[in-house]
Amino acid sequence: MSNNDFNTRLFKHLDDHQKDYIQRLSDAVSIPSVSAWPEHRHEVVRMVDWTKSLLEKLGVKVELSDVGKQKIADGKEIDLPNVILGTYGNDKAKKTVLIYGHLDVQPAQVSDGWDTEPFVLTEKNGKLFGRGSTDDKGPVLSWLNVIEAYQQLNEPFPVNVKFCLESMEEYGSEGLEDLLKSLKNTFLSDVDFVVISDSYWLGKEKPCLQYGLRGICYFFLDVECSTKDLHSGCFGGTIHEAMTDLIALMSTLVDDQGHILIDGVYDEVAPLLPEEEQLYKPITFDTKAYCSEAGVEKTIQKEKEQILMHRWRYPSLSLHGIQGAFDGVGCKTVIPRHVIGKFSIRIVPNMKIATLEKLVEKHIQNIMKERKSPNKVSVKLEHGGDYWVADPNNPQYIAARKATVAVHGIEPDLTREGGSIPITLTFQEQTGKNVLLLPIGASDDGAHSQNEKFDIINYMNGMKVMGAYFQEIAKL
Ligand SMILES: C[C@H](N)C(=O)N[C@@H](Cc1c[nH]cn1)C(=O)O
Ligand SMILES: [Zn+2]
Ligand SMILES: [Zn+2]
Repeated sequence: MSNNDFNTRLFKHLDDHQKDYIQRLSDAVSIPSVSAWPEHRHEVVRMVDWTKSLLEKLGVKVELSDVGKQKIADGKEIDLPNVILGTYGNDKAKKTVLIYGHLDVQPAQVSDGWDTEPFVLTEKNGKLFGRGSTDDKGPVLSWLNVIEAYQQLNEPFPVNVKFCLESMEEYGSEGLEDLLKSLKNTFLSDVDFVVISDSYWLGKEKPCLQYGLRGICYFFLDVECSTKDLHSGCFGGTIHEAMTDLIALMSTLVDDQGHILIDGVYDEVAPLLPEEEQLYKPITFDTKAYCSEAGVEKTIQKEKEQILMHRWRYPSLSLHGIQGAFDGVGCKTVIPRHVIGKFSIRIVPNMKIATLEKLVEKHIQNIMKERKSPNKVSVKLEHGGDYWVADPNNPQYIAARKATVAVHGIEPDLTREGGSIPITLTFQEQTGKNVLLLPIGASDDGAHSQNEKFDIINYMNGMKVMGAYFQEIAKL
């Protein structure tokens, strides 16, 4: 049977089973596998076990890898969730594709401003709302649904598949790098290609393939002023407050143009070459839609090319929050004794995590020297993940382009991603093979945000592209 004939059967089969795929995603979303909430670790473990059962039902040989402990607040330690290593097929005549994805999600609560329960998948106007629907439970399940569809059609699977599914991605992929290094000569040794579906298109209509990611360095800035919280009427105006120092420090990190104010941060950033500049011109990107997806009036940069460069190839610094500060409703006249500011820096070629860590430390020390405060201040890199850039002319990208054309009828844009998948570079280094980012979600999916969603059409077409991709890989 030709590829085209099989595609027609596969696509129809997938369409006929849409309801089952939505139900499966609903089951996955109902498990609140938030990696950033230590008290929810049992839910993350439940998600790992649920996925293991599903993989085993599909005939995937599964091993759970213990990746050690995680240090949490106050010196306590908890188990990191096991990493799922799966093997499906072992035919030496076939190519082996390693699929990476993650089963953990960002925190979510109705009180954050969700219109629906975040852990109840809710269908509205062709969209499936729920935490993890697009990041990354929907894409991970898409791969599994495709394997199931081949089986139900009695079609031999065209490639061998290996799975690496972790559950700490949203917390910097703790434990995974060491595991992958230890698997270099075993589990990873026969991998031909690595593929990851854990990112988003640049718009709502046009598919893309991505060949770059920014890295991330996440910092905790700790300020302590007293042995207990204090009455601001009794002590305000007489002591050096922790919040005052912290707000002052945090306001020295980045200016209103998004420019990072830490000395030396831009020194290692790769210069923009004329060839690279040309790459941005043909990319389809609607700056108005970008603003409306973010719910903002305007962006800092005006031109499409500039916006994309600041998303993909320049670093950025974001302030995320303050632990220990009063954030409830109403008024509380307290001076908090201990606060921790959270900020992250997205890093790009050729920045080094170790250099950045030193620059941040020096910056904080310098600012504190200027202040006449006796408070205890420290800054710590909570987690760091490298940037990654690949060769988009690799045969794997050509295969994915053909698969995209078979489903969408258009060539995908070749783009980069502003977010981070901290382990990507490690896959490239430990396998020595090409890594492809194959996003299937739309730009307005709202990953990490309130009302995260996954469009049914993207779910369905994403599976079709994945199904066709396996056939194209088999031809290489
Ligand atoms: C792009 C990917 N789906 C994602 O959301 N990655 C996270 C990874 C991360 C690292 N530290 C915390 N989260 C991201 O880019 O924020
Ligand atoms: Zn995410
Ligand atoms: Zn993700």
